[in-house]
Amino acid sequence: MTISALARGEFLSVSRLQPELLASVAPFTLPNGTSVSIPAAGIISFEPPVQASPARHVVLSCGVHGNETAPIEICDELVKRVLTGDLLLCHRVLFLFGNLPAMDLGERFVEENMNRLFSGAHSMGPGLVNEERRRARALEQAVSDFYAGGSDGVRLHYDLHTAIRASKNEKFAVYPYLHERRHSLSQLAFLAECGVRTVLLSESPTTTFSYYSSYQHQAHGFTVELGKVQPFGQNDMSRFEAAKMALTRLVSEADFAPRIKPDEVELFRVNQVINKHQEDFVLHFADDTPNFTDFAAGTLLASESGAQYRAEYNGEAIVFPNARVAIGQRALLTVVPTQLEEWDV
Ligand SMILES: O=C(O)CCC(=O)N[C@@H](CCC(=O)O)C(=O)O
Ligand SMILES: [Zn+2]
Repeated sequence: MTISALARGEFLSVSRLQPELLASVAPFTLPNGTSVSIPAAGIISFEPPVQASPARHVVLSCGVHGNETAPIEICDELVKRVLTGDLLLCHRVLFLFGNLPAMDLGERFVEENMNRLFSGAHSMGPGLVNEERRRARALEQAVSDFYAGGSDGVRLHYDLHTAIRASKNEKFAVYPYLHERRHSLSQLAFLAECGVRTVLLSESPTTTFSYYSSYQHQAHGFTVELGKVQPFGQNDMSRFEAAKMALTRLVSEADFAPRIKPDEVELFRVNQVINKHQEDFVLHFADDTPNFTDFAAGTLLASESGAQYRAEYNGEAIVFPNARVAIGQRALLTVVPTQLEEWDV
């Protein structure tokens, strides 16, 4: 039963409805020679019989936040197409459907925001006490095993999300802090091909999934925000067509190499990471203020007992404001325009 459901491409629905059936599925090969491995529910990797050179080792994750449905629908469709033989890969791909229980609830998370639990944060403090912490560890392990199982080549990880608020720049990506590595122009070109022409350059380590792959595995890793959160089935999929097409070409075409000039993408650097320290943390702008709304220097953006947070520059813009996060977590980013001085091709 499991194998016939998989042959029909129903990996995500089996993962969500009968995850126990996947525990016993041994690696198998599709009629077109693609090897398939399912280490756990929601985790599936593919290896084509003939790999293009230079090789790409592509991780596509979605549903790290369970209510961010459009990326889940995109990845579900790609996995279906590979399993049914409709899409022939020429690069290895690992698909990760992050938080399956939160998807069932239609919630961002069940107990804890999984995208604050990577780079080992899952095992800090109280340790592996809930499903999200154990899942973050399993996802890290899946990424490690996938990259370790590949030959030389380029390691990629696009962690696909949608944002809670509307955004002046509908699609944007977070480029994790690179330490001494340089930003990649070809990666900005790929993001632009996905319709993502706004990129935030992070300037400090985080416990997000994309930072984990970027720092631990030297992958080109990104958090990619493709639009606004909607319930399953209510996304206007035409708004995701460019991203779906670019991702499809990335995994199935050897010579897919979008080009861009540095000035064709709008870059911001993160200026302030504002964490919530007190229960009375409040934002000083309306709940429906879109991401990338900018303020004059000195404007009060947020406050809590003992602290006020103000824009430091004219044109400083807000991203991901959320006063309802847990104590200690990020409640707001502010960003200012920037340019790349140096980059890798
Ligand atoms: O819209 C929001 O407030 C959150 C959308 C979201 O889930 N964003 C990611 C960004 C991760 C990063 O900074 O790389 C998150 O908050 O986890
Ligand atoms: Zn998200």
